[in-house]
Amino acid sequence: MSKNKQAPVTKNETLDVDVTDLTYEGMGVAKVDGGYPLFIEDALPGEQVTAKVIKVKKNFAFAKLLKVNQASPDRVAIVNKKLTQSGIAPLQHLSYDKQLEFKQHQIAELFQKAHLDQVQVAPTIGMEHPVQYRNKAQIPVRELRGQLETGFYRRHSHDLIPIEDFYIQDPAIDDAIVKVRDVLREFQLPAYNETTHQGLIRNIMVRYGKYSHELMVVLVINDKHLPRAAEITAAIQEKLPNLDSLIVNVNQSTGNRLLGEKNTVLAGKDYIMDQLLGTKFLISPLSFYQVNPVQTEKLYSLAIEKAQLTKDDIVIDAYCGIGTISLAMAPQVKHVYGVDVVKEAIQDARTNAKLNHIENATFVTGKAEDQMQKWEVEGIKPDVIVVDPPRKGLDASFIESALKMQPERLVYVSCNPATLVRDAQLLLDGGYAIDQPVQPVDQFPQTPHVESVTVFTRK
Ligand SMILES: C[S@@+](CC[C@H](N)C(=O)[O-])C[C@H]1O[C@@H](n2cnc3c(N)ncnc32)[C@H](O)[C@@H]1O
Repeated sequence: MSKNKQAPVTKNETLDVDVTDLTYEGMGVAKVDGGYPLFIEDALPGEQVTAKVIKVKKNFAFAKLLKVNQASPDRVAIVNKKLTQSGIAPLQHLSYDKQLEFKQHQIAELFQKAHLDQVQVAPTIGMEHPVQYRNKAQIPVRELRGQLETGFYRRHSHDLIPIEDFYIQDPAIDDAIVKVRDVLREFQLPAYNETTHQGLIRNIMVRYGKYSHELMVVLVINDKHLPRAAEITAAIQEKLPNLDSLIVNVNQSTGNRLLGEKNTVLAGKDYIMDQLLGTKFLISPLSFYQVNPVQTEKLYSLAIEKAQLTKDDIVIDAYCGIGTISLAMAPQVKHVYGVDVVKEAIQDARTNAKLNHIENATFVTGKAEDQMQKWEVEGIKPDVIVVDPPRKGLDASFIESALKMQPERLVYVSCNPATLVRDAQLLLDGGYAIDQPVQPVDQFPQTPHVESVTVFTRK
């Protein structure tokens, strides 16, 4: 790197470089001037490329791929460049086998960097058909060239790229979005404008039950009411005769929040049904539900197997959502306690317990870290704790309570290896061991996202 600490590249400069690495976001990395990293979208390790510098920072720069001069043997033909530009499928140019390897190595590398080299990581469990897997879409609606458009934002921006085939979503969802978009155009409803906070339609959310084939459409609007609601409902129903739930969600916030709190049903039910591992689930618009049902069944089966449950076990399922893991475990144990911060998710979890005739599950609304302290004070002694937190991982106070409760096993389902490794350090220091390899399961093919299951055993 140059001694005066100035960036060794300038904006708009064109360079021929060797790509040596891939970032966690799936960008190629080339080192310039002895170490200064250049991040290049769509470039792969082992490639020689020509790239144009587009953004320069003191310690790194971003460059645009102009030409691949020597391609990696792992490069495959892309489906549509918009899918890379939008971040919908930023790994579409990497063969699926290598995507799976990349995810395994990502976790292993993070454990190594944390000096936890003893932790093994198993090969990633992939999908047979790693496309069209998502059961949910949240699609921004904006005005482009005078008409209402649906698509996805260009990465690191809020510029909408019109897209009809989203490649990783169930085709039934893509079809619903186009049909709803056409109705919104027909009624000349104004798209939301983030800058002026004017306009009406912000997003379209669609959920589709893989097994039930039930379809939910949520129109997210920047007003208290949808004008001409009855006519719009009839028009959408005509185009989508199999629609089970049509909902208006009011979101008048000025920020990036995708959904508001208030839902009004325009037609059908205020939920859809689906199932996982034979257990039925009712899913409300505001509740979390895993987006890749095929891989979720593999993930949950693994979590259950690794928990080594017995009939006398007490289980805590923290971050339980609508109770998917809790209810899959309940038939094998004495009692399951679930906690989630979203009130609607806990209501769904209670309904789901009834629907599946499960009586040994208790669900509580609250922050997992607070509820753990309450359960600890109440004297609940779990044999197994399952955690499936959001990307930010576990709160330190959660780990403290978990350690005090001394479960035999803690099964950690993680969607972010960085926070998994951070939390693992505390659990290992607290008297737990990772005796079996961390198991990655590919929940998000064509993207760099990594999901995994790790078992911590009391020493
Ligand atoms: C990755 S999801 C897992 C949900 C569920 N286990 C499943 O597989 O469907 C994470 C869940 O954590 C919940 N959550 C986020 N922060 C939380 C907190 N501090 N305490 C409890 N739940 C929280 C979210 O509402 C969401 O349902």
